[in-house]
Amino acid sequence: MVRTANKTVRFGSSPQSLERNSLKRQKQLRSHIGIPIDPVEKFKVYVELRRRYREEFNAVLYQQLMREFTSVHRFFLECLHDFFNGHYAKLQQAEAKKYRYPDVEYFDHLKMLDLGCGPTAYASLSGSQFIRNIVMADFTHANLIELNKWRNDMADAFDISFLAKVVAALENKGNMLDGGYEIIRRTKDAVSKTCRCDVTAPFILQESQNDARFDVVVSSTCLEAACLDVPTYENAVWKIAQQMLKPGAFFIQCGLTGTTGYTIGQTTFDCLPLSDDIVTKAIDNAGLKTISFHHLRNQSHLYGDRFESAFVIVAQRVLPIPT
Ligand SMILES: C[S@@+](CC[C@H](N)C(=O)[O-])C[C@H]1O[C@@H](n2cnc3c(N)ncnc32)[C@H](O)[C@@H]1O
Repeated sequence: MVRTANKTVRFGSSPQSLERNSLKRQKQLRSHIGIPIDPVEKFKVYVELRRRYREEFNAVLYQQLMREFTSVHRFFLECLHDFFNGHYAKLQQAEAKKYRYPDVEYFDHLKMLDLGCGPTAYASLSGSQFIRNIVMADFTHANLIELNKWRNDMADAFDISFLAKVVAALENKGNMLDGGYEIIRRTKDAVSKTCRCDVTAPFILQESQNDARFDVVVSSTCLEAACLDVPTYENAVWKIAQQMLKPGAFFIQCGLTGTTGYTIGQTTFDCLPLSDDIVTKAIDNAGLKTISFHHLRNQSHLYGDRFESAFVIVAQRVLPIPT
């Protein structure tokens, strides 16, 4: 139990009390946005949040939830496709030329991280067109188990062909179904490992991965779920820049603004309600340069008031990271 100036927050164990306390915690944290939170209270909030992800995040039900957000995922996939086939392809082809490398071999050197990937590799479907070494990282073991089922072609693995078809259309594959399966195969071949990460820990990637640096780090709807207050969110973006981006590398965040949480089955997970200002300030503070920032405004007839907009921001490490 934690006592604050005028409230008592109990980290209860019954689902009902967890739900009630989750709402209380969310209100408390929202009222703290921008102002430092009492360190003891903040510590307990994050211990509880991580426990909930470990014990209550249902990887199988989450995959079903993904089907409800098709237009959001379509938007994320379009932005990722445009980035990789536009800005990124041109830049890498120019680099390959500079070093007199054939494009195909040059692309073999590139490495991508899908940070907080959840139980699917959907955010890597486009990147796998260019990047053949992809690390998938998530906080929960349950998600990594689902991913490994998928990598090993197991019969009960989640089928992401409904999302791969979107990418097949963007890549002008003649037959969407076959094209989708080809893209899934390409992505499975590119995934070199799955590992644990924690964006709230001092080092985001575990153990031997600590010194790993990437050409692209992509993260989809993870940071607003893992960081419930602005200073923690800013710190996570700074650590991504500092620990994981090679000079010249890109950070792509796909996210939602104005969302307070999401529900899987009977369980609601709190989120930090991001805004454009919060996102761009975190990017600036991390010493990254914004390359593009795209939005899909929520049409309330589709998603009610669950979020304000979906966004994809692409930022590049061009300057030394501030210490
Ligand atoms: C809303 S899901 C997004 C999953 C996936 N990226 C997607 O777009 O569908 C949030 C993800 O953040 C992960 N997560 C929660 N806390 C985390 C933490 N401290 N560090 C890294 N990932 C975390 C969860 O395990 C979950 O997979």
